[in-house]
Amino acid sequence: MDAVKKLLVIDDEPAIREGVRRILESESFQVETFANGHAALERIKQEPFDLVVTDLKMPGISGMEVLKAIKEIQPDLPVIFITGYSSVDSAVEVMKLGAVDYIAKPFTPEEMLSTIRLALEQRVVDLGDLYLLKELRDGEGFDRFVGKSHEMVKVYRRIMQVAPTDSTVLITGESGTGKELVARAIHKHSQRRDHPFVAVDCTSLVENLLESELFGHVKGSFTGAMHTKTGLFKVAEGGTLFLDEVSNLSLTTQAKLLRVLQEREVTPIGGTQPTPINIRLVAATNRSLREMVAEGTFREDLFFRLNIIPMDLPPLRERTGDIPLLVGHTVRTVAEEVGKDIKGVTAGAMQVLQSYSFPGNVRELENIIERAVVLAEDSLITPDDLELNHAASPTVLLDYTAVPLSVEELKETKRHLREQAVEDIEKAFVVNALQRNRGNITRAAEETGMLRPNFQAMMKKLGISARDYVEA
Ligand SMILES: Nc1ncnc2c1ncn2[C@@H]1O[C@H](COP(=O)(O)OP(=O)(O)OP(=O)(O)O)[C@@H](O)[C@H]1O
Repeated sequence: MDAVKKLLVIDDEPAIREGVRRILESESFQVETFANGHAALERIKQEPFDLVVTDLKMPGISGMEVLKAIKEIQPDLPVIFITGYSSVDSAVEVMKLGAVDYIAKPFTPEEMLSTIRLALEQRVVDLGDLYLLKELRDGEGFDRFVGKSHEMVKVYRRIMQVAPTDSTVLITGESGTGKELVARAIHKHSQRRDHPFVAVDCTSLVENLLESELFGHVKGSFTGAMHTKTGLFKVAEGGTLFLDEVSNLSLTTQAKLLRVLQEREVTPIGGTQPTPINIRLVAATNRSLREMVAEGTFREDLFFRLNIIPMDLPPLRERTGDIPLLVGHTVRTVAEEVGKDIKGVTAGAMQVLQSYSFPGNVRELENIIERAVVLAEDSLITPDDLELNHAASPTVLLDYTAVPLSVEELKETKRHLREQAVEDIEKAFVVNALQRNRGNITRAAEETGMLRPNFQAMMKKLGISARDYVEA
């Protein structure tokens, strides 16, 4: 349970002071009241409080001066002003100076309590670091992330900073670095948390299908449109829409997406009536959109609209300090799932893992460990169980690739290598999900957090058949 919040109330009128005390104590806050600012400031110097409610106009030291002094003594302490109607304008002025809110007299107990609850919540946001520190001290990471490296702590802080805002976030990072995890964490820590989180993989559908998935269509608008379909922009209403791999959107779809984001309204394919949308957009890409803008394959105006708050996720090989935690966590989880008594990995195996480049990042680490747990004959995973000798590291891939002679060839080679790497990991991902769910596509899609049509499209693209994984 949360610790009892300590509130301090300053008002020169005894009736208001005691009224506020009664309201706050009814909600189990711990309250101390003061008739003037001097005495209150002396008290704040002695020990920290969670929130101050002060009258703005008082004889002697004013509420404004109290606020200034508090900024010196305990800068993070939220201050709420009580004001008369006539001084609402000046209350707005003092908010600009750093008060978190104000309550105009006369007020109801509900008004007072909701203002205080909001201010206390805002404090959690402002002091995101404290929340984080607690999570990091008590666990292996933050939220569903494992890792305490400096690089990841920077990511966690950013999540806490951006979550409460409605700004569009663009997450960049190699495949398997946790982009979707970040998007989910942003949603979970936002005011939209009780509304849907909808993830769309822009790689997995052909252009027309993707547009009808995103924007919806009306019955009969194209061959095969048997029913009217609600687009995902509407499905996500009130919540967060996560567009994964936006780099894969065609220029036509990019133009349509831009229009939706500019107008904040969506018109289904074949429809005439636009409807307003209320979503927070989070996009992700493992390609540099800046480079694509330079190449002319991504619209610059859309890039600027998406890149409001950029977040870059570090590849695993740049934070090798997190590998032992991730390995330990994954071994425990998988061993429990498959019912094997595996205690961990040998020192030799850990050394192999720490010097491996992980082109598929955390997802690849999870796959390697999962396979090793299944293969291990002992209670510790050995280097052999990891089967990393034959893994295609980027250097190996390069050995098989002719060195490009022109910048055009370089672009083409890079595209090819990227596609190759993504396809391998996508195959492992789909096969794994189907194996775990004995060929049941609906369950596999659900478990991986994908929409069924997206999952099915990915299977089709990779030439994978669910029948191969149905148990005889
Ligand atoms: N820091 C982390 N701690 C624990 N698990 C992680 C971490 N980062 C990623 N994962 C796990 O790795 C897998 C891949 O993560 P995720 O799908 O978020 O990556 P991604 O960057 O979106 O990948 P892609 O670009 O291929 O879509 C998931 O199973 C996720 O839970």
